[in-house]
Amino acid sequence: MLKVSNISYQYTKNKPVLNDFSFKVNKGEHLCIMGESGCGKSTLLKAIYGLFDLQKGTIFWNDEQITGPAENLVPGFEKFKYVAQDFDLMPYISVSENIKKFLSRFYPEESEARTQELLEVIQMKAFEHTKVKNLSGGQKQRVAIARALAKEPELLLLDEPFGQIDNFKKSGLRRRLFAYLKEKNIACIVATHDKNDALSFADKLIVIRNNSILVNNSPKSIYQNPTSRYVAALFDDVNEIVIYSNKVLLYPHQIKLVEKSEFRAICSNAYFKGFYWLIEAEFNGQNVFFNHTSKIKTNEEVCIEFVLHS
Ligand SMILES: Nc1ncnc2c1ncn2[C@@H]1O[C@H](COP(=O)(O)OP(=O)(O)OP(=O)(O)O)[C@@H](O)[C@H]1O
Repeated sequence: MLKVSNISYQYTKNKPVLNDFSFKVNKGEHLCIMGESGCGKSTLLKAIYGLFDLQKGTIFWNDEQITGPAENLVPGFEKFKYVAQDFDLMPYISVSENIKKFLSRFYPEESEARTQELLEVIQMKAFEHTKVKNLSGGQKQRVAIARALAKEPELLLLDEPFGQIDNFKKSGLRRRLFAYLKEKNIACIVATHDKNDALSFADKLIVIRNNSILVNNSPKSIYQNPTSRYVAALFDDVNEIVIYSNKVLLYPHQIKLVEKSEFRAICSNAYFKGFYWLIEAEFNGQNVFFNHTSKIKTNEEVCIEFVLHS
């Protein structure tokens, strides 16, 4: 189990980036870290990997303490793997040689079988002999993930792992990778801006704001009961509106068009979203967004009702 206890870190004096963070990650568990750009997600991953000397607090993996560069000649805890945003691959050797770099040269058959298995996970078999310098950003990102898995880590730290990968490949890769990690019981911490990483694949979600942990719970519970507009906005457009003197947070799909209602809205804009339209409207002097199956004309008055999550 990973046990992070009251850690604090700052790059420069009096500018804390991580302020008293505490949480746990069990073996094989998947945790997502979300929050606005610059809130400290990458810093947290680096701290867990052992790249910093913390100003306060401790990090343990089971009964081993993870310490920073002051106590380690080569920083980076050996049972973890960290895939940074800049990948850090070797450009002048091939994709499969990059993956094999961390595997034993004394067992060439096992090493080859493992490389083939990982090429399958990242769907890069066709590029196994291509030099990394000739790959696209998204392809390099996939190789970096495979290389991190070559010598099976106990905990994988991924920083925006699918940021450079196109939507077409992203969904399949995400499903294969997270299924693979679960199958091998590898714990994983993913820093991400993409709600899909959290909603469909994480066991837990931590949201960071103003250098502190704002919430730590299951993604479903955080999504359905967002504690603030900041949290809800990580998932979708959000309406913060007053109904019967109560302020509520509603996603666009929680406002429905109905035949009759005491609530009326005047439509001002419609945005095509593929299989639905996002409608912007004015309701009691407040701007609201809701989804509808067809376009609604500007200035048309409609009846709406609100659907709360159960
Ligand atoms: N090497 C560094 N020296 C000084 N300040 C840094 C350094 N690296 C990051 N910071 C600062 O620390 C804060 C947190 O940065 P970090 O990269 O952890 O954020 P993030 O949440 O991962 O952002 P993003 O989502 O944009 O990747 C930012 O204010 C950043 O400017």
